[in-house]
Amino acid sequence: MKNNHNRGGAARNGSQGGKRNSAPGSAGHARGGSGSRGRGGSRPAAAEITGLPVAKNDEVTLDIIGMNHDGEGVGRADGYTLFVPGALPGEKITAKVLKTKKQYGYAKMQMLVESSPARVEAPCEIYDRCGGCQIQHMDYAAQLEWKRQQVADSLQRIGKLNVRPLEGEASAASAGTKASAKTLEAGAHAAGLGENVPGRDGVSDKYEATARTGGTAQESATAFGGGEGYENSGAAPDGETAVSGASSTNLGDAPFVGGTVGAEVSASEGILVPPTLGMSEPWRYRNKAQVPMGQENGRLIGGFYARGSHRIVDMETCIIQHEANDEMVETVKAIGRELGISAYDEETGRGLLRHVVVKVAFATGEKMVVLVTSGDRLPRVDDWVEEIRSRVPGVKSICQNVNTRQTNVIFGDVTRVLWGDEVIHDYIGEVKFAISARSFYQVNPAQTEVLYGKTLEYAGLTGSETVIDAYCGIGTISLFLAQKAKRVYGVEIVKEAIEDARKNAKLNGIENAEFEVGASEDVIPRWKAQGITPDVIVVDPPRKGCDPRLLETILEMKPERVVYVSCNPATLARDLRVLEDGGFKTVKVQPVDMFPQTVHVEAVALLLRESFNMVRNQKNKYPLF
Ligand SMILES: C[S@@+](CC[C@H](N)C(=O)[O-])C[C@H]1O[C@@H](n2cnc3c(N)ncnc32)[C@H](O)[C@@H]1O
Repeated sequence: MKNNHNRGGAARNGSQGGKRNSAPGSAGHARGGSGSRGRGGSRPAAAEITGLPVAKNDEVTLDIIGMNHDGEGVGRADGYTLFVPGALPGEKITAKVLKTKKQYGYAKMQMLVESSPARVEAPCEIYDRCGGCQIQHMDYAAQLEWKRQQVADSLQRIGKLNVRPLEGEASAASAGTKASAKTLEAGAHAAGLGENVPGRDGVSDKYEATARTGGTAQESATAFGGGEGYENSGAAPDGETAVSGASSTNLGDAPFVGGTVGAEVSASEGILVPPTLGMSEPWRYRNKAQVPMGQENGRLIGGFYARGSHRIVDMETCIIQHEANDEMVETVKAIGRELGISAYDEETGRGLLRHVVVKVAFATGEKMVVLVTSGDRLPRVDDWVEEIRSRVPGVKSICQNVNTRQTNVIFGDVTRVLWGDEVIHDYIGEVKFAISARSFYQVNPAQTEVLYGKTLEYAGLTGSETVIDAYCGIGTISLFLAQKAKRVYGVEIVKEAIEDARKNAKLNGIENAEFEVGASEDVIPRWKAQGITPDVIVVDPPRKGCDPRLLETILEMKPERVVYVSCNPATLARDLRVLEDGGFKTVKVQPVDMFPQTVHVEAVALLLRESFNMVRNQKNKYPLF
């Protein structure tokens, strides 16, 4: 899945064999100007056969002209694209070629010759080894700009859509990353669109529910940080208050938070892609940690998988996690040592404690500890409960999940409550959610509110609308929208998610939302046949985007609006093209930063049906086109 080259290593801080802000021309052993190859290396025959301008072990000097969606710098050596982890756009570096493919290769940064103003020292001590974050070495403002550019570039390059430049921007394609769309197209790096690109296969890697086996950025992310999704579902769901629940029924007045352009949108001038909505404090934002346990010299440890291996490295803190999660993990590890629990060894299949999963509800402060064990019996269970209760203030739920399978998947099928409640409660906006050990819940609650606020705003609800929420997960968006709609229909493929959605609707006394299990592309055509006519369709698909049958059904159903929430700009652009060809106009695409310090890009798009808007335009009510 994820690209093993996506590892900045020390080079991400520009410290690998080099120094920050080295004077231009101080490039040690690298020779030549931009993109030139060092003469020292003897060239393997393979390179000569394929006629590549560089070969493995060559040393090159590169101007970094962009950053790909794995966060790797993009350089050109005699027209050949090299991806360099840790290098930032605008930098000049020397690098050693590690691997060559027909259209592109990978190189390791040797020395930073000219540094980008966006370069910062990554604050995390284990950033080089962990890989859960990929762009900590980039200033946050630059991260946000880069994410916006990813969206704008995809819309233009893949969707062949016209993006209007922001004020002061020559053209959307030339801003931000500096690399032209053409450059970023090099190699197979058109994300998620059928090309076999490492880590970008169109499947929701962000939402995988596996413990992974170590060695990639995503693996570490799933160990301590990631793993969002319906645990073990396979088809797992995904997962500042600039706008919160703002609803605009008149798009002419729609607020554009942080945007530099006026409120009126003209499709003829292109799609508006406002600046990414980021966090004022882009750290400590995660509400869930899933930590693999191991043993080092007989001592219980827990942290992340070392790069390229299954070896667990002990970790005390993860600075994108809420402090409470760090504390809970440390406490549970200490208790485990005191009580003499053994860590599960995935090679031998021996040992008991596999993972410690902790969750904290930001709005209520409620906490949950889940001990994932390889066997049913937890020795000294009463001591476990007593110690956790006395040492984790605010703990509401202590659970054991039993996973007897030799698998990378974190959770097994059996979960039992050892003490307290089965769930903890949290709020997104006004909506209350019950979160169980295995249920999916968005991991960045502050930004979830921003994302859903935009979704609600774009849905433009007045209270009389029928809404379909496709790919609804546990119904978070559905319940958010139900507050302002006449009726909401949610559909989701994971059965447990729909059970949670129904429970959460009850919990909030929401009676105008109903949910069905199944594939959106199967269920929604059925709803159409039953006579359900939505005014608004919201889709929030996994990375691979919407099924073509669903897009076809949307075109046939002719809703006034489509709101498309996307975690993959490439598939978003592809699907918007289909909807545009079928009579919708994309008005705005708002990037929202759900995962600061990582390369994940989330965006929400508003599309309006052309004929609908022409009518409104005649009445001069909605000055959109
Ligand atoms: C990006 S998540 C969105 C979840 C939800 N909207 C939220 O914000 O929490 C995508 C969801 O689509 C579900 N899914 C995947 N394929 C599906 C399909 N063909 N039909 C319906 N749901 C699907 C996944 O299980 C997952 O819950």
